[in-house]
Amino acid sequence: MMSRLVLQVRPGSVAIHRWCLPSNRPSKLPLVLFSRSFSQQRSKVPASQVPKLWAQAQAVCFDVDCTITKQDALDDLANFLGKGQQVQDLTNAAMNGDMDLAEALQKRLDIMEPTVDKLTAYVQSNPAAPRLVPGIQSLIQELQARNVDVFLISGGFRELILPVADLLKIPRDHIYANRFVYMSDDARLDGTGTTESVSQLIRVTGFDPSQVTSREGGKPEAIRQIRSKKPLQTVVMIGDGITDLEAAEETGGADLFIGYGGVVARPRVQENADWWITDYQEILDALPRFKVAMVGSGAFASAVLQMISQNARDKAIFQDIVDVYVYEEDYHGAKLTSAINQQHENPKYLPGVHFGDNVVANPDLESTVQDADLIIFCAPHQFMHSLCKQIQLIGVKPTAKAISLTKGIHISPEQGPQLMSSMIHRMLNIECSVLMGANLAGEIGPNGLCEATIGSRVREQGHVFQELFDTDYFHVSVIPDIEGAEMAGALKNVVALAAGFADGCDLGQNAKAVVLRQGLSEMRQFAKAMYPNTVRDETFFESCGVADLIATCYGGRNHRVAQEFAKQRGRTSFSQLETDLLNGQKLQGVLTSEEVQSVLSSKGWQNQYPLFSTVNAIVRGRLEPKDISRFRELPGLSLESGGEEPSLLEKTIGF
Ligand SMILES: NC(=O)c1ccc[n+]([C@@H]2O[C@H](COP(=O)([O-])OP(=O)(O)OC[C@H]3O[C@@H](n4cnc5c(N)ncnc54)[C@H](O)[C@@H]3O)[C@@H](O)[C@H]2O)c1
Ligand SMILES: O=P(O)(O)OC[C@H](O)CO
Repeated sequence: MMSRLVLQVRPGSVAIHRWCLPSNRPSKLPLVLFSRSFSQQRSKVPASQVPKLWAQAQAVCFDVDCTITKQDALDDLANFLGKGQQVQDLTNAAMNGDMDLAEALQKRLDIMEPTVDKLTAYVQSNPAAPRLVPGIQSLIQELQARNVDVFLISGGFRELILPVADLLKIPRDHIYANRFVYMSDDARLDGTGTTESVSQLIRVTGFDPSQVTSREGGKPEAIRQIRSKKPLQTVVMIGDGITDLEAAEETGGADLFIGYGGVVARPRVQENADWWITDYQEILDALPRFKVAMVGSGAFASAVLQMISQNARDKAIFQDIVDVYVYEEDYHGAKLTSAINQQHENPKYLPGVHFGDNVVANPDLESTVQDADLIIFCAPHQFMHSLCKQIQLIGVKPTAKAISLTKGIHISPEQGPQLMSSMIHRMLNIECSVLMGANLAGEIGPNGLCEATIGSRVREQGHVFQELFDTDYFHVSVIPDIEGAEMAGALKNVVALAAGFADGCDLGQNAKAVVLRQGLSEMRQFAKAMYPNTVRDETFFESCGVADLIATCYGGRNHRVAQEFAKQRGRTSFSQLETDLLNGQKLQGVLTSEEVQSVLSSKGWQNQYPLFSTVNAIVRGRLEPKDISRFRELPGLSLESGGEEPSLLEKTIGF
């Protein structure tokens, strides 16, 4: 039966006037309700702290009516129903704090008593977009881009708010609002022969009193609930009414109240607001803009500057100028930095690929990094330790965030093997994410299709970097498995050497596929052995895993040089080939092979990683490139004796 499906609760209203303290106040109501009076000045946040709190907001809660939308939706609905004036007077009384909220709500519903079909007609004839106040959409987009959580806390009704929330991409579980209570006209529903539709026979009779927003103190209570789900250091409330101001009055409520008077300016709210605005542009302009700096200027660094320079210019979350530390060198009789700044491309490492003129090449590391909020590391991994040491002496902002695009492992006698992200974190004391993926530098650009994976322990940080890199031709996803992503990025360079040996020896596609499959398997095994608690299998199906392996083994420099090495039957050195073939670009795979092997030797794991160990034996000249096809014969292959001397790395690392 229809009447069973609808809630038949009619809430009694608790009539309490906050401003006149009754001597016979009901004991179950919290004392705090009666202990405040906005007739006195509330103790505001000191003016000097206001912009700071706004800049560091982790959550911003908006009232809806007259704050996000131009009208009060209930008033608007009343107009639609032909009962405008009576309802509006009650709304104003409640918003000015002159009437109890629950009482005002019930009285307004009593006047309107809308049926479901009228409600539906109202919502359908009032689309959300024209209802928005100027500037609100940009402000909310900017907050979301900064990973600030946006909530709606409204004394209005959920049914009327949902279209607005959807338009603003505010998740439905971020809405705290009232809910209608409906009642069916049983007599007419049960009768026979009625021509009325069901939606005409169900009407709103009240509101659900269990929603916090239906009662006094509901907005601070909503914020306390938000805080209980996620620790938030700074929460800001924005609104036009007394109930919004109240949200910043109670313990556990908002830390800052911004009064919005763009639609209705209520004197008491204006007087007591920490910050009073009538135009959202004012607080939009006051949002922090991240200063971006990059350390490194090789081929990949130059490729990603295309996306970074575009996003820095287009997105208000970033400052326009991107500073890039360039390891200075002569370029055709001039300085490379000057050439980059004149041509807006790196003519030595990635000629022909333009980035924006908002990129400034700088040979001075100190002035590049010292004021940066976001630091991108993209130097070959052999230089990273020394760069970090220099930056350690300079110092970076304690609030700076880093991301490493460098693929490789650092081995130190004191720390053992370390990923670049942990080295940066340890040396500079800042959180470091990684960006890894199938990203051959020369193919990245507006006409290409490319994906990358950001690994980030801190979700918000990962998303800010996603904003910096993501474009319509470079798709970035964020995962929490930073170690898995970074390990995959470093280790695939070793497998690419194996693939290059196979191709250089014309072993054929089947054999190459064997090498790739075994390589992927050892990559995952090694990553999990090193970081058993964090590395996830699924990471190897991301761009940073199998996709990067394929791209590098078919089109990368490691593959190309290893292929040439094999063609020359190992009668040359990798450093010679690097010089001959790469015009100053640096190989990562050979050194990574040495680094990985030092770990395998120290742990006695060589035989569990037959492909890695065979690659290393070829790199050291103990086996020939064609022996890559015999990796399964390990441990029968003699890897540990004969051939070249142990590497410097092997001699110096005291595992
Ligand atoms: N090139 C690619 O396609 C690609 C793609 C993804 C990731 N990566 C990774 O990005 C990282 C950087 O590679 P890249 O391709 O941008 O560089 P690169 O190999 O093209 O260029 C070498 C860079 O090293 C610099 N350099 C030389 N000597 C130096 C020194 N003593 N100190 C500091 N810097 C010095 C050079 O100025 C140059 O910028 C590597 O870890 C690489 O694996 C590269
Ligand atoms: O050219 P490589 O071999 O250094 O590899 C380039 C990138 O890592 C591919 O994603």
